[in-house]
Amino acid sequence: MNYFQHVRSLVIGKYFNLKEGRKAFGLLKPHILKYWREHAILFGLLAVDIFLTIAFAWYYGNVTDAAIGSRLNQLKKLVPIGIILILLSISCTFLNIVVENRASNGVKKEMKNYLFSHILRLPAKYTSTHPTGELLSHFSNDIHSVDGLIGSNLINLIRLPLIYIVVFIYLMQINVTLSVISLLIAPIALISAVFFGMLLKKNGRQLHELIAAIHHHLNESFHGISVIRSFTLEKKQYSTFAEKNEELFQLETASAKLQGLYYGGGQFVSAVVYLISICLGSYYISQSILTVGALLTFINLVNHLVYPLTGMAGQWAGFQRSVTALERVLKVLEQPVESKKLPTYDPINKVGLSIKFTDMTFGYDETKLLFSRLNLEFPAGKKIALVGPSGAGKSSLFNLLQGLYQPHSGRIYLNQMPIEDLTMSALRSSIAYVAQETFLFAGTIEDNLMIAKPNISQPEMINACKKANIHEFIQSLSDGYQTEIGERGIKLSGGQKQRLAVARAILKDSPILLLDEATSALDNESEHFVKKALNELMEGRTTIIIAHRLTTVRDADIIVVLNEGRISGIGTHEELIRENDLYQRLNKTDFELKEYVSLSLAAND
Ligand SMILES: Nc1ncnc2c1ncn2[C@@H]1O[C@H](COP(=O)(O)OP(=O)(O)OP(=O)(O)O)[C@@H](O)[C@H]1O
Repeated sequence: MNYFQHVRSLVIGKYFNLKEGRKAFGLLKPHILKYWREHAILFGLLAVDIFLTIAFAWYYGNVTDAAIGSRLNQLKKLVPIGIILILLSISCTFLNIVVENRASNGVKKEMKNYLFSHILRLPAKYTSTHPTGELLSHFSNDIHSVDGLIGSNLINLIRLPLIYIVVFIYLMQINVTLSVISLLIAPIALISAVFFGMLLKKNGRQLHELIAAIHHHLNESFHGISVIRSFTLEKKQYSTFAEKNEELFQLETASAKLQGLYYGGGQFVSAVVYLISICLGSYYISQSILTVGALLTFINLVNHLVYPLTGMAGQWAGFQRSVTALERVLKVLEQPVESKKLPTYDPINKVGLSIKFTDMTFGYDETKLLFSRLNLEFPAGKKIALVGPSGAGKSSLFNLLQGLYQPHSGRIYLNQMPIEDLTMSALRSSIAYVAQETFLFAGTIEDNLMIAKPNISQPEMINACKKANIHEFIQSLSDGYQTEIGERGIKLSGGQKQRLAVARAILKDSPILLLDEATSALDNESEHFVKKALNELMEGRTTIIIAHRLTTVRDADIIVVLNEGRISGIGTHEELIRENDLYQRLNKTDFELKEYVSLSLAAND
């Protein structure tokens, strides 16, 4: 490859990379097709627009020539034509604005729905490693930047070259020399278009990445506002935000300068063509080669030879920006999803109750295994406790059982059925999970209970709350079940939130119950209530509890002692206390901790 070919392949490869454009269009195509009517109307309006461009130029020329030639009759005929042209133009503008908005907002709406549905089905591995702020920025920024590829901008990719060709043919009829001269601007406009596109593409990519980083920073700051306050991090958080914001401002200014330069350049080219046309045209009038009206028509139309070229550059730049934004969305959409359909509550296909792990090997990192050929079996209807030091793999077993992560090898069975053969709906409907930290949605208490499953009746809800020892508290509130609990249930105490979570699990009525024991964070009274609620919940289900304090699970049917992903012992409390060193140590620490807490409390009294 010679030097010229090398440079050409570099420029074409980098800045005319149609593969990226094709990929972006591939993603948008089904959504654009959904709004095909709007795009077809825009396409129809394009023909009217081209007609109006030529008609108005023709009209000005004819009116001028009729006036100069004192042809009153012709002028009288031209007045209604002018009115019709104006009315047509106004109607087109109105229709264009409405249809253009429907087309582009419709495509964006579809894209957002599609992306959200995709994210909801992504594996936990992806969502846990990608900041929420970044995911949010796909909706608030990236999808909003696809304008360059849809609606009028999409139609413009056809409209502008078409206007250019039609106008050029028409001008050739008026004066060949003037038309050929005006053609000379094409290379200048095209070269500047390429450079403009190049610079804006780079700038666009940086802009999208920076906006995502700002969203991430804001999201983290709002979620961690209490930590920020307690560690007096306000100034630090503010400075980081202000720095990023300044960077964004500088990038936007650079982008504005680029656009200013480009459009200024375009205006300069137009002015040159305009001046040449006027000077040469005036000379032709003096030589009786052109009429005044013909020159007016020419000057009116000559601009339509410049703006399609500069406009194409603008379209190209917009196209590039949209492609860079869509590239970011595509990265998410290319991630394989866990299920074809959005999972829903599936009461018919619920399966329980026995659980079996056979030869299961798993690690979050391919190179570092957490479980190696793990074998475990839990009979139906039993209360099983998982104990072990921090990092032993207790929560990871929950993650695997709920299908949030897949084992590298081996299998997990629910009632002899491998969980990979179950739909996500069946699997997740079979398991109720009460986490250590309860997540509640903003809304009323009732809203948060009703999500447990569809069609819950009022008596059913109240009954579950009674069993969860939270009904009396709810009744004591002035709005009862209609009480707004604030974002993440901020207006409720830890114990109240947990009892609501228990009521929600009772309502879900799943055969398997996973409890991440949370009572350690509660005071004695709350703990008593939560425990009573949990005992009610465990009735008739296979329950696995992650026990952070051994005292709470002494009565479990089976206790599994985990250590660094391996089973160190299985048995009842009495058996393990006799035979298992690790369990003895855990029990001792637990006892000492309990002693320490009660001594501290006594000292404080
Ligand atoms: N999402 C994750 N990505 C990568 N590694 C993880 C993830 N979750 C847990 N781990 C790692 O897996 C190991 C087991 O963690 P796991 O949370 O299962 O332990 P645990 O027994 O529940 O601990 P704890 O009692 O402290 O909650 C740890 O080394 C942890 O760092």
